[in-house]
Amino acid sequence: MFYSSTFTSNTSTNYNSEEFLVIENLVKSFPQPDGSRTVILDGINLTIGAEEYISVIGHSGCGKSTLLRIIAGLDKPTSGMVTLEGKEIRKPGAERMMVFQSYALLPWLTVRENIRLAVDEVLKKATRAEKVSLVNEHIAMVNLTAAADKYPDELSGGMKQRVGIARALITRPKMLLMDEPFGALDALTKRKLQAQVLEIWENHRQAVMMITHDVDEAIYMSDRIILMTNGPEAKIGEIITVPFDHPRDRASLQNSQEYYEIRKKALDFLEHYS
Ligand SMILES: Nc1ncnc2c1ncn2[C@@H]1O[C@H](COP(=O)(O)OP(=O)(O)OP(=O)(O)O)[C@@H](O)[C@H]1O
Repeated sequence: MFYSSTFTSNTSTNYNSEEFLVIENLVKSFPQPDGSRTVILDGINLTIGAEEYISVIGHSGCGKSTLLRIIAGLDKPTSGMVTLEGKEIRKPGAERMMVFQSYALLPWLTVRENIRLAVDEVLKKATRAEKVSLVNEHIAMVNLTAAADKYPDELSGGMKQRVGIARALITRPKMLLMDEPFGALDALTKRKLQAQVLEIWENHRQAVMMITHDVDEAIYMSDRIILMTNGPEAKIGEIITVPFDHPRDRASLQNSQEYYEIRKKALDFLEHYS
């Protein structure tokens, strides 16, 4: 397989796969116009496994996107550290890919070209034929074959988000960072895309951190739900382990008593901090 020969990691294997990503005593403050600093994240400690799907929930402004940006290497902690496979994250890297709520597609490129761009940037050693076949495979994976030669402004929101997801997945990142990936979609499209992303993840396991405001989405998709306290000085208030095996079926989950207990726990937490 193409990936195994050209895209293997050269990072240290001297770490435990349950400690794939380690966030230690992370503090992030931002300067204010009056010269003072506001502490946004105040001592975050979290360890994520190499195949774990994590959701982060918390009220608006508590610092979820800031945390994701630091893991992506787009911002730096004020103190504390984030390591991936034992190495400190200092800048963006191809092993961590972001999916944004706002799609972030290049409007002058077609679906196929937007996805191909990621391949050209990351998989430099692949041949032309390998690249074409990978792009086609990923376009099919997110059901966009019929729209492959369309431009972003000819696509619906759900289709644009599928392009963003295919573009993030195609380089087989070790970690997928998703900032409210389904937030802008209508309810039906959202459900379809959640199921599609979950199925892809179930088949190609990797570490995922997904920010969401939707408790049902978090329970359906993730292994653990990180509940943040309100900002400023936000911390991890509670971590809920979701005990359901994968692959998951939404209807049968929602028929279980456990589902409603988890849901209540998360909603009670959010209400307490509202
Ligand atoms: N570059 C920056 N400079 C100053 N303050 C910032 C900066 N980036 C974020 N903040 C502040 O940090 C806080 C956390 O922002 P962040 O976007 O991480 O929150 P969030 O939990 O993702 O919010 P939402 O759910 O509304 O997207 C906010 O008060 C925001 O104004």
